[in-house]
Amino acid sequence: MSLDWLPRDDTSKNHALFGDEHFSAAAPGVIFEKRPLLDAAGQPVDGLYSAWIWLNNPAQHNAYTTEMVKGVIAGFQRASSDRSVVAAVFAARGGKAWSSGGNTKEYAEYYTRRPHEYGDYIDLFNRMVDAVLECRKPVICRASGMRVAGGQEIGLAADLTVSSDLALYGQAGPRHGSSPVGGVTDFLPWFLTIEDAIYNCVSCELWSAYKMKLKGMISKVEPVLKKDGQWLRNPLVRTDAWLEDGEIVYGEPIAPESQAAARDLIAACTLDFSRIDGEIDKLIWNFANLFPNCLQTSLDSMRAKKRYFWDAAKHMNRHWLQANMNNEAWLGFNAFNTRKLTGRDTVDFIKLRQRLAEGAALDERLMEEVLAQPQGRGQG
Ligand SMILES: CC(C)(COP(=O)(O)OP(=O)(O)OC[C@H]1O[C@@H](n2cnc3c(N)ncnc32)[C@H](O)[C@@H]1OP(=O)(O)O)[C@@H](O)C(=O)NCCC(=O)NCCSC(=O)C1=CCCCC1=O
Repeated sequence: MSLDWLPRDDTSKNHALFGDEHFSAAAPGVIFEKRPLLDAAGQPVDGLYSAWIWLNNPAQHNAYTTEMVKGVIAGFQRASSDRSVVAAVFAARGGKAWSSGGNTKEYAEYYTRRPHEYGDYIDLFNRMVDAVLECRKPVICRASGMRVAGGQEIGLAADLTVSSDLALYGQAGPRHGSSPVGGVTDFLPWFLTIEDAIYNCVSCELWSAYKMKLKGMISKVEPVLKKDGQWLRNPLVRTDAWLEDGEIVYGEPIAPESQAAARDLIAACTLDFSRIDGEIDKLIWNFANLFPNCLQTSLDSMRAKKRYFWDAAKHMNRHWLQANMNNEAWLGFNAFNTRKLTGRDTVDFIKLRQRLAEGAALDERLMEEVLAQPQGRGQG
């Protein structure tokens, strides 16, 4: 029996929340791009796409400005609601950094001493992390360079990471005046052992892509350097041996005395991201050959574990981050932001601890005592 008599509306609806107002081709900005889905032979498939959300601020290591945060939210919402999109790729322009997180210039010059304003910013930041975790498409982070501080927070929100072998991973907040409670303290213990997670989080050491692959934090590492048409693995990192003198050396930095020559070698190479892009194309083609809802339910069920701690803590952490803009962030981000004037990128931590041990108030006088002065400025 025909059901033609049932009233139906077959016009297509648009579920995107935003237009193009949060995207911009000019840096600093976020670019939204749709690329045709490629089959196993590299041929475009009709009517299906991947959505690429690009951080575009390479001059500042792709640190995100407030406007860029809005662009990321808009990008993932669009990728999520566009029925022709198979997967989303979180990418960044330039080869040095994928992202070094919150914009320290904006933080120092605008948000410190304006905690209420920073609270509003963190509401946006939290939505950015949620936009990745709530995207109804698989999300691949294309880590084309270092993923540090808030960059690591938003990168870890992605489902999978395909990495350049030049990339480094770690935190900067505890050195520069923040705490990585924008996702890292919630996500990292799922990826690493708790011992490694704690050490990587608080030491502010940057670990190589090879080391992070070995520890299970990322899916793929591919070389991006080419010399005379040949691929070259990152010469700053040990990939030639597994063990030396009973220690695992694979993925560790080469000896300090060899680093200058390795940097010169890198400078003589060209960058080619085709291997990481090839791996991303393969992943997306695999996703395309799965039932979309079975795939998404599997992802959302696993994301729920990441979200368990994130959702429990994100609102409370917002209030601590806001209050901290009158506290250590005021000291630390101003120290980093004025490092070219003073020659020093952190406060004098020992002086700070000594003064706090004496019960000093956290006021402008203490700030003056622990912050390096502009070079050439006389004392008193
Ligand atoms: C370790 C670094 C990431 C990289 O060091 P290096 O490779 O030596 O590069 P630099 O010379 O330092 O940087 C190159 C230029 O980029 C500018 N830059 C780098 N990072 C930022 C940034 N985050 N914001 C703005 N500008 C940045 C740098 O000034 C250089 O430009 P210039 O014109 O001066 O040549 C190192 O760069 C570093 O430690 N960066 C700061 C990392 C950081 O502190 N990020 C913020 C942490 S807090 C955060 O992200 C949070 C997010 C939300 C939740 C709460 C929170 O705290």
